[in-house]
Amino acid sequence: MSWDRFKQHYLFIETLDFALDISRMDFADDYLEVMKPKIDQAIIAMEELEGGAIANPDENRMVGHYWLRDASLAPTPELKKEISDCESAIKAFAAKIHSGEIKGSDGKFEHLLCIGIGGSALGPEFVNQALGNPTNDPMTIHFFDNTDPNGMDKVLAQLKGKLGKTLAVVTSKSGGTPETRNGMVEAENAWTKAGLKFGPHAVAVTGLGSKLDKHAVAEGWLTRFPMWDWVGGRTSELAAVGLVPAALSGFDIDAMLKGAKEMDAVTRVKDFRQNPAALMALMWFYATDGVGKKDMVILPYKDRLELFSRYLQQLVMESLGKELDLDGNTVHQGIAVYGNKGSTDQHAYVQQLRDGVLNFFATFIEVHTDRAGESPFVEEKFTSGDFLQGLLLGTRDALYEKGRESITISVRDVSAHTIGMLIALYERAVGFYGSLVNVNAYHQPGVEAGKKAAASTLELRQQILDALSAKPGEAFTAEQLASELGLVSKTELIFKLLEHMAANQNRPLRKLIGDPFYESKYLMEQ
Ligand SMILES: O=P(O)(O)OC[C@H]1O[C@H](O)[C@H](O)[C@@H](O)[C@@H]1O
Repeated sequence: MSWDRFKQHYLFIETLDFALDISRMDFADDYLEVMKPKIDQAIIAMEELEGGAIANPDENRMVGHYWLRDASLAPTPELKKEISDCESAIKAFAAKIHSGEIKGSDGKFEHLLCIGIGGSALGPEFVNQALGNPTNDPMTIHFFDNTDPNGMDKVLAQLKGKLGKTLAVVTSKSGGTPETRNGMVEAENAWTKAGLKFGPHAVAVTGLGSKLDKHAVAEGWLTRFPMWDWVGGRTSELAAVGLVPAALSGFDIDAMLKGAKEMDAVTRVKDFRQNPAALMALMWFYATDGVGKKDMVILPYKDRLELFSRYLQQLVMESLGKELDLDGNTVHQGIAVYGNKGSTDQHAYVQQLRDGVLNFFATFIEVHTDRAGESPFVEEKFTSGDFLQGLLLGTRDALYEKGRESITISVRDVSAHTIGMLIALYERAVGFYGSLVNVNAYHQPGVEAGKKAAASTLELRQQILDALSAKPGEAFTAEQLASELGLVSKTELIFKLLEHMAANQNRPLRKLIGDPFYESKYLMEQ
């Protein structure tokens, strides 16, 4: 890679102390010019989206996450007011929690239990990892982000004896996601077991009038914050979903919003060569041939950014992973995203990146400031941070030598401002890429299939229980039970459900081990 190419393809944005380097992507000299009409079109589509167009046609919704950091852009005065009122309410609420004006049964709130999943968890988890300072923050944060009983037990064990000083934030845009509802019910049980009322320790972030919203009202929760239908779950970090936990954790939400607003301004620029989000989308298109041929490996060389790739997995894959394009053609689009952090990953899978199957392009994220204050020398003249940068630069070169391309993003630090910038950058790059490949980046029809199938297994579980309970003491193999229920095509599912029920203590269901395994029998104790 020549210095000339670097100079040509290094975009430095002084106001943000931000740089995007695409020089290690080996696109042909005329690539950008050839793509100009397409990316210009994507920039126009984004302008329409920001103006309030129905950019999510299947769900007939506007897509307004950009208004969250600049309410003046919202298309109606009512929306502008709702956005700024919500922000003020979050700040006022956090101030009252921090001052102790609102407190739990045992005093000032010291812990935060965030209950949510997907877009209602990944942003807060990422931001907490990036900005949290457990010894200084006004509240210690914990998460229920699944319906795994043991996972919840682990968190509850940390909160033992502290629930009277714990504030639960239950977040669900739809207000009906089963994992989140289960987490809430388990939390309610835990508070009740501790002899405490849950309501005075709980807050909801949800759509107005949702099941969760109604439940929070009925149970006298402390307050509710709105989630609007024009904010998608995966772009909700700068809505109440992310701002409530961030403000409660003592993070500077104004700086986060400002960082996003400033990145929005520079990614709104019409000249795509000066627009980092447009250039990123073009690089993704180049790397993957516009059909997802290569995976996106995210390598931030900073521990605090470790969860960024997990956050981006949802943002990128749920937005772009689509069966149909906007004209109804079958396209099976998407880009797979993975990564953790450098240099740690270098000791795990970078071997394959350098020498193995060439099915990826990397994005290095470089953070200039090593730490607050001075660093000791770990060798005569070098700090740990010098090593970390050396490893980034060395790995990048080692990959490039073998024809493995990469993008490099450089930021000054990991601050609330930078986090806002990074979120806004990727949100817009995903939007542009969605336009380039002509998919609706704002819906997620595929997620429903798994949810429906999961719900139907609960019905089947009930049918099994009813059948076994009707004949207590009588033992059945999965095959026998399936034919008894007239559901032979579901024998495997019935087997799996029986195995799970027999392994858990809630029901008097016993397994008599058979050989081969499918001769095992199950019975309800008399
Ligand atoms: O916030 P909720 O409505 O509970 O949704 C949580 C998550 O659930 C779904 O599976 C969607 O695919 C995600 O986009 C969403 O973030």
